[in-house]
Amino acid sequence: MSEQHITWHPSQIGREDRCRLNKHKSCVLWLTGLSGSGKSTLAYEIEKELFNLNCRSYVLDGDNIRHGLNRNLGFSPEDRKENNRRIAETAKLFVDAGIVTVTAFISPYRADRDMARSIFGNGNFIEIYVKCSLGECERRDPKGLYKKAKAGEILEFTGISAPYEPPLRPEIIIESDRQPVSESVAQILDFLLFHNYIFKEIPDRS
Ligand SMILES: Nc1ncnc2c1ncn2[C@@H]1O[C@H](COP(=O)(O)OS(=O)(=O)O)[C@@H](OP(=O)(O)O)[C@H]1O
Ligand SMILES: Nc1ncnc2c1ncn2[C@@H]1O[C@H](COP(=O)(O)OP(=O)(O)O)[C@@H](O)[C@H]1O
Repeated sequence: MSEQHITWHPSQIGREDRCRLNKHKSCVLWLTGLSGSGKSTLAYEIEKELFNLNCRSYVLDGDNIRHGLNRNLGFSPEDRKENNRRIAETAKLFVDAGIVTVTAFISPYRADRDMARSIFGNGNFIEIYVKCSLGECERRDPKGLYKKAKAGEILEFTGISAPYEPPLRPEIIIESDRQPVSESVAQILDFLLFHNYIFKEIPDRS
């Protein structure tokens, strides 16, 4: 698709202006990991904790986005790439709007995650590897998908019949088969506090 007749319209309000108003910075927390590793569980816990700290946050979750924006995509490598690209572009809009954006997608391919990273400026993309052994994910099997995949009822299932490429240099590693949810959430919030994305004393706006 040619972009030669399309013009970018700049806003008079920049991301920095919105972050000043919010009294915290925006960024994307890009959770990646196997199905059942705990991405959704952690994403919604982080969102809740950030809300309680008076920070603006929002979760983009794989299952939910595939019900709407990406309903036309399947699980071939090409479709996963396009899925991850659209999510990254969507998250970029949220980050530009000043929101701490939490994405929860398997995003199994390193190249696709690197592509997502390249869409954001330096320091705005925080890759979080939700590390969990395949055995533990299969044991949890919260949606019964591993059982179906092993029975051949779901094709190209990550970890069973499709690959997962672990991150090489993620900003954060969560070992969800070794640490409780509360510890993982605290680890992520500590990272945001330490790097001055958020602050403990943000005033209540209500
Ligand atoms: N073939 C196959 N492989 C992996 N996952 C599958 C598949 N088919 C359906 N599902 C369900 O879809 C969820 C993964 O969607 P994502 O958008 O996160 O995947 S990806 O980033 O495009 O790889 C995934 O959600 P999570 O379990 O939350 O990870 C599954 O519920
Ligand atoms: N330490 C833990 N961290 C995250 N999830 C855990 C942990 N222990 C057990 N679980 C459970 O594992 C399941 C993970 O499912 P989910 O969050 O949907 O994963 P994903 O989004 O990666 O597919 C949930 O039922 C959650 O309660």
